[in-house]
Amino acid sequence: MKTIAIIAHDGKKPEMVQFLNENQEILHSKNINIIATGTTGAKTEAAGYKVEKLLSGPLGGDAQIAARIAEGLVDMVIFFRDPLDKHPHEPDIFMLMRLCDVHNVPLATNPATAKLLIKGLV
Ligand SMILES: O=C(CO)COP(=O)(O)O
Repeated sequence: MKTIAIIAHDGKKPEMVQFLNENQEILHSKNINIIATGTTGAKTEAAGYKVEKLLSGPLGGDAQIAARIAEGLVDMVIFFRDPLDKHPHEPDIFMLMRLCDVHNVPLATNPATAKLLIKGLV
């Protein structure tokens, strides 16, 4: 069982939904457990996935996922960040990305990279 964390900033949520729709075969066919920040999780659920929803990002969702990464409970992170917007919880976002590097967890921050990464699951 592989756990994938899915996160998208508001400006990138449509791209995340598109990514989930385009990659259903891989993401549904594998033994994959999906966790997500609150609003991203709700959209992931609406796209037909079973998902564990954590808090919304600005309320601590990124920090919750970061903690799971630190505990060795996450195998891959797909985080469509919006580089053109400001985020009040930027420290949490950097913490999450830093912990991916600390613990050598694959991190995709855009659809092109995410597409390549999930091919590694096949
Ligand atoms: O803010 C986020 C990531 O930093 C995402 O949070 P939501 O999925 O709750 O919108």
